[in-house]
Amino acid sequence: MIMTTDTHDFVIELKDVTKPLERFTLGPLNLTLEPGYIYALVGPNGSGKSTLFRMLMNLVKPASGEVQLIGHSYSPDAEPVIKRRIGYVPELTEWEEIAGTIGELTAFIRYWYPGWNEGLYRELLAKFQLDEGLKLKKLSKGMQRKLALVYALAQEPELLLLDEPTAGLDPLAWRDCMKEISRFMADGRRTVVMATHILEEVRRMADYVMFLYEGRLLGTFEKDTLLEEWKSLWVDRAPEGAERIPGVVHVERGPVADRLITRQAAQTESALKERGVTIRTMGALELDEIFAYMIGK
Ligand SMILES: Nc1ncnc2c1ncn2[C@@H]1O[C@H](COP(=O)(O)OP(=O)(O)OP(=O)(O)O)[C@@H](O)[C@H]1O
Repeated sequence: MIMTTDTHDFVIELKDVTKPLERFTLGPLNLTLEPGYIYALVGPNGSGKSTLFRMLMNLVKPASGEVQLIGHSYSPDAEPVIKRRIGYVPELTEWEEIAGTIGELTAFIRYWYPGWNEGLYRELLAKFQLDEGLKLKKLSKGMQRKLALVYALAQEPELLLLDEPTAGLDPLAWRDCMKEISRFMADGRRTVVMATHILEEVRRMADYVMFLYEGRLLGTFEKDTLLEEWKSLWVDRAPEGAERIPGVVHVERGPVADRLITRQAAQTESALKERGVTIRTMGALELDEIFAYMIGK
């Protein structure tokens, strides 16, 4: 029998997980995510984000390796236990294929989730201006996104897997969505993993950023540390061999001034000082720039 009151150190644990895809192999992925944080999964189109989510939901089987969620590997016994504790917003809901109304779909979903919070469901439905009488076939893309999030939240899961949850939402709905994800996190023990292309979302919400590039995870980075450590430095003239100064990942020499990109601002700063180089200005990098330098583009 599978207990639901177990304790586990990691909400998600992947060991050497691989899955051959069309253009590359996803993995080997090694990942341990502690509960209590928001993790943003960032990567270009086709880098494997949705496939990773689908693997976490056991909708795609890994070719090798081990996937554990909330302390369990998928087995026929464990699957319903795991699934009842995860809220999943897939990239595509495809509800336009289903005849029926929101209310009818809700009746089906509610049945599967013992933790279903009817009060929260009704509150969120009203907040997102969705009505139970609406026909699923008639829902816009944005309405489908909102409804998927309502369902995921009303299940009161401990882990939310959100695959581009706000793609196509209008600014007001986007703001409500951010608020609801923050509210979900309020008790401090829940976890969100969120794939997104919206950097503002990462900046506002994420505790950690995971970069995925052509199936490889470049790491799980604390967002604040990442933004503090990666800097752009302008100097009058970069010294010879500036490329080898601790932290420096890129040097651009210009006619008037040179620009250094560092992943360890403090170390680079003191190394430049030692060489008698004055830093004119130091600026932050955006997450997309950091990602581009990480992959060498
Ligand atoms: N089950 C599968 N078997 C083989 N290849 C697959 C499978 N599912 C997806 N792929 C391929 O894997 C690659 C990654 O797709 P995926 O949808 O995971 O990327 P993504 O990072 O979510 O992209 P986007 O940002 O565009 O949503 C694509 O080339 C896709 O065609």
